[in-house]
Amino acid sequence: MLLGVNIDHIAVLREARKINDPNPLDALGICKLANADQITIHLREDRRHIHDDDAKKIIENSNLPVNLECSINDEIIDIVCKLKPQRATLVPENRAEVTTEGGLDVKSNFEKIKKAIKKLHDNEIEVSLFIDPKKETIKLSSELKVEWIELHTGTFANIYAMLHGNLRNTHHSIKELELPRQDLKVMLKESKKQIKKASNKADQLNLKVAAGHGLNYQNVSLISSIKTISELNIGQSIIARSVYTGLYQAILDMKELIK
Ligand SMILES: CC(=O)[C@@H](O)[C@H](O)COP(=O)(O)O
Ligand SMILES: NCC(=O)COP(=O)(O)O
Repeated sequence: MLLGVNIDHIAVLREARKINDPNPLDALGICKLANADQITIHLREDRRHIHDDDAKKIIENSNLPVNLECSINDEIIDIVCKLKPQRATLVPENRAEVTTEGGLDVKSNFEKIKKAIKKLHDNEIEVSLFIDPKKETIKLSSELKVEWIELHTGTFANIYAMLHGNLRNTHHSIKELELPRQDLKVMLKESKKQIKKASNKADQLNLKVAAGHGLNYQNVSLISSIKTISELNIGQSIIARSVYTGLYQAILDMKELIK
């Protein structure tokens, strides 16, 4: 199983102070030494963490392939075409969200996504679509002739955290998931089943399958055991753990769990 380490969250810490420390660029060598397979970053429209010059320096200096997540906004796609990462992952963006809340609405944005894919392919950038695990969206992704899809695992992760973690006892408890444990157990099983089904469908259609969002040291094995998923992109939990163990060890620990 390949691991893309999302280093945005280092920039989140830097932006909290509006200074130049910690610098996500410093993570590149450590990710490589710890056998990460890819660097993932997300150039958000509001530049709330990674900025354009971070993305430029990371792409210029990374020995590992860079997967640049971005919205389908024309201006952002033009920037990505100039930056030339190995892969661009198209994601939905909503300015008001705390983090990405779901997959791309491929059906409603079909023509706009098609145009973005053409521009990226013309610049020799592989394309991935960050989508919900739904059959119809997988089919549309295949029609768009992208190389990859990345299945959004955020819903699965939220259910897992409400069932097995202490999230419901904190001020970040997810109100709509404040349900009896038995219901959450059923929902978790269903969510994993949906991800597996979507991944198998995509594999049949010759799409390479990645997954990510909210994956952590507790929930990851349920997803990494799905045979047709070949890559996981993980950020928040790895950077959170690195506060205590260091980034090198945090990546090694994750690699060990998903091997
Ligand atoms: C699309 C995605 O899942 C990642 O970009 C992840 O969300 C990064 O965290 P932020 O939502 O804080 O950008
Ligand atoms: N595309 C998912 C990603 O890059 C990492 O998401 P998260 O682990 O930070 O939730």
